[in-house]
Amino acid sequence: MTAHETTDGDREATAPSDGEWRIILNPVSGSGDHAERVESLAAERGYAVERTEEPGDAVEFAERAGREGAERVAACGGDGTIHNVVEGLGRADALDDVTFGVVPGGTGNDFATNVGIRDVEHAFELLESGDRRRIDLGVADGELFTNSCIAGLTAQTSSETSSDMKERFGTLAYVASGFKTVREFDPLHVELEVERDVAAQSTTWTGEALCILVGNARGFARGGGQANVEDGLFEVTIVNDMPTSKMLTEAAVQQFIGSDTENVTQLTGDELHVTGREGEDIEFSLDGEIREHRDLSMHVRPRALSVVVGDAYEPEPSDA
Ligand SMILES: Nc1ncnc2c1ncn2[C@@H]1O[C@H](COP(=O)(O)OP(=O)(O)OP(=O)(O)O)[C@@H](O)[C@H]1O
Repeated sequence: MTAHETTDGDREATAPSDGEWRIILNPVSGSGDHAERVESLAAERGYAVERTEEPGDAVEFAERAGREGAERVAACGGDGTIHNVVEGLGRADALDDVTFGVVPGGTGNDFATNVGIRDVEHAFELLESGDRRRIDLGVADGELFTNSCIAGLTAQTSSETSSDMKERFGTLAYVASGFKTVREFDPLHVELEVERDVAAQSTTWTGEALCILVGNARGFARGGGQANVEDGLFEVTIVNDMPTSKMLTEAAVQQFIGSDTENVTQLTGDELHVTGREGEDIEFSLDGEIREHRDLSMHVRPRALSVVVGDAYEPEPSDA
């Protein structure tokens, strides 16, 4: 545990005393114009920067940093870069020993926003003196994720989502862009079991879904935004398959995801199994990285990673 970190929910203001930061930098994420600024801010502070050169580098660099015993590792890029760095730290079995920082350099920067980090300069301030919180991580078929795991419509189209759409609609961008192509979309035929260990409850949902949205740091209900990422639970939103006429506009998307309707099922749980019913692979988006699985099991790793957060981060976001 770092000098800064708390487990009882309180924030502490003392400066971290562990080693210097190692920043794993994706120079091509977002608009690709952040790399030099980040390198110069890092140089002023004596931080090390490793630039990725190709997909896969961020996982490799983070795994190496973990194995070398680095105590402070930051990811600079978008959600995919954060995903890859956390995955690499996990592979090195270093999650318990590292403080993780985020320098936003992506398009949507959902995770950075969810932990209260506004921009590059803000991120550097926080690396020095920001609060640390232990947050939950998700695990999907052995792969770690920070923000969300999405199956269905949104996963299928997220790689096609334009930057403009992401900037305008934020967390709803995936869904909004998906709805544009909905006529060609084949609904998911799935069985989904959500378990909630605390109350020994298990709910099984079977049917045709337009998409299944599993949020760790990111919520999908009530218009999206930061979820409770310290409660050991996923927020699960299932959007039923429904006639296209019902979901043509962006306003409709907001309405469907933003409130409980007959077309939306909201559940919470710490374990979840998605099974395709037609023997076909289902596409999943893990923090924006696309994967295919026939069946997928997910579970929460509670309070698995110490993360630098900004003041806007809420340990217990209100449900309002
Ligand atoms: N140097 C590189 N060249 C090409 N691809 C890279 C490089 N470094 C990382 N990647 C790939 O970039 C992807 C991550 O992009 P990331 O999600 O961080 O940015 P983004 O899509 O612009 O932002 P956001 O997810 O916030 O919208 C990963 O799939 C990763 O493998």
